[in-house]
Amino acid sequence: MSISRSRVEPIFTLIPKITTTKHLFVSFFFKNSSSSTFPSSSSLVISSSMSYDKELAAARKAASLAARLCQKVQKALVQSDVQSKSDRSPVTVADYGSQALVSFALERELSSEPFSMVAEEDSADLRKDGAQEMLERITKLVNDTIASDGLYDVSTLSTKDVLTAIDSGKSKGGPNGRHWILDPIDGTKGFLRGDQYAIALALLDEGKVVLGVLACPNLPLATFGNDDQQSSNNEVGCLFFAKVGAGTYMQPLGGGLPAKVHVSAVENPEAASFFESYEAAHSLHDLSSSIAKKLGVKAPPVRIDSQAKYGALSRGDGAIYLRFPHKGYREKIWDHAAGCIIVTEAGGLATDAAGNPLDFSKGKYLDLDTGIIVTNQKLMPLLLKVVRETMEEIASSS
Ligand SMILES: Nc1ncnc2c1ncn2[C@@H]1O[C@H](COP(=O)(O)O)[C@@H](O)[C@H]1OP(=O)(O)O
Ligand SMILES: [Mg+2]
Ligand SMILES: [Mg+2]
Ligand SMILES: [Mg+2]
Repeated sequence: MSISRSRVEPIFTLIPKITTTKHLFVSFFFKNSSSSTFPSSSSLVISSSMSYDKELAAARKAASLAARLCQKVQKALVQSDVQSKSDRSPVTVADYGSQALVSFALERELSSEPFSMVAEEDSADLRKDGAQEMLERITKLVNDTIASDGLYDVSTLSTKDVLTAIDSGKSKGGPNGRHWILDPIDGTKGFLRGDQYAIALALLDEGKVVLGVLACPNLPLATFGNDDQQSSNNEVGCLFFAKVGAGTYMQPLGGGLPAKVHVSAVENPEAASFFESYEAAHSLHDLSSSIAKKLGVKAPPVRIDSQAKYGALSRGDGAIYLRFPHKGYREKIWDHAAGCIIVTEAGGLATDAAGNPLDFSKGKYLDLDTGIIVTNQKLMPLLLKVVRETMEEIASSS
């Protein structure tokens, strides 16, 4: 199996570009600077007593609803739809609208359960002077999406209801109890570019991720990058979902039957292809390249935004995902929780650079060694060895 640039480029060309946002993006909004499943034993203890069926159904509904709002906004984004956060990262009406909708749908579907959610956005900037127009736009988007869906018979939400829904994502998470983990738009920069993004939702129970859903509205349904699996299907929009001990499934976001997916079974690194961030500011591309070179990976990296990388990897489109953030950047749980269970339930592994499993029980940050490595079980030992060697070389040369 191999992959080449020409083979993967359709993933980007398939998606209409948004010329207005390109201008926006440049002007204002850059940041500062076939496998079996192996759930962990502790996960098995949880899954033997819990089915999480109701929670998974609610999560799929919530993420699909949020995806509908995001698609609508991405098609017609205007400058006033975007704000810059205190860290100068972009946030759009769709990030807020998606978070409000997920929170609304989960609380509605699971009204008998206590609700706790750790989510990326909060309403502080929307409560400031001058944000009223944006808040009204978000409220309209949320109400229109709920009405068009027809699932919920509710009276129109007020701006206050929307602020409250956004702020129900303020939980701190941790090792006890249940907490939803949400990134309402993962890959906002990709979203603004008209490229890949994901709505990423997971459930943490007693410190373990027990289910995850990834809605990837722009990801092609057909697998890409595999020479032997070309398809004429140009449709986009994938919903990945996984539950502990039950495998990973993908279905068309627009409706259709779910199919079980598996990570690539490739053992020879020369035949593997790897994913990395589109944004060089999010991951050290040079470091990934050195590692890939040492491994003998032949194909150039496939650069896509967001946790769509985890989804693509879970169905075998590529075999390795390397992420080495710049020094000082702290990874958040909402950027990896859903993707991680989607890959592990599809037979893959996700660890930090030292080979430790990712620990989502420490609050909003992931406490990890150097970077994140995702691959299948066969390639992981070699990959960890090469990562370690490369790190040692860098340390001894500096
Ligand atoms: N400086 C950074 N380094 C690494 N990741 C970042 C940085 N800034 C934002 N991110 C987050 O990385 C994720 C996208 O990574 P990528 O697409 O490169 O894999 C997003 O979750 C994005 O946040 P956000 O959810 O706000 O888009
Ligand atoms: Mg963000
Ligand atoms: Mg994110
Ligand atoms: Mg986000």
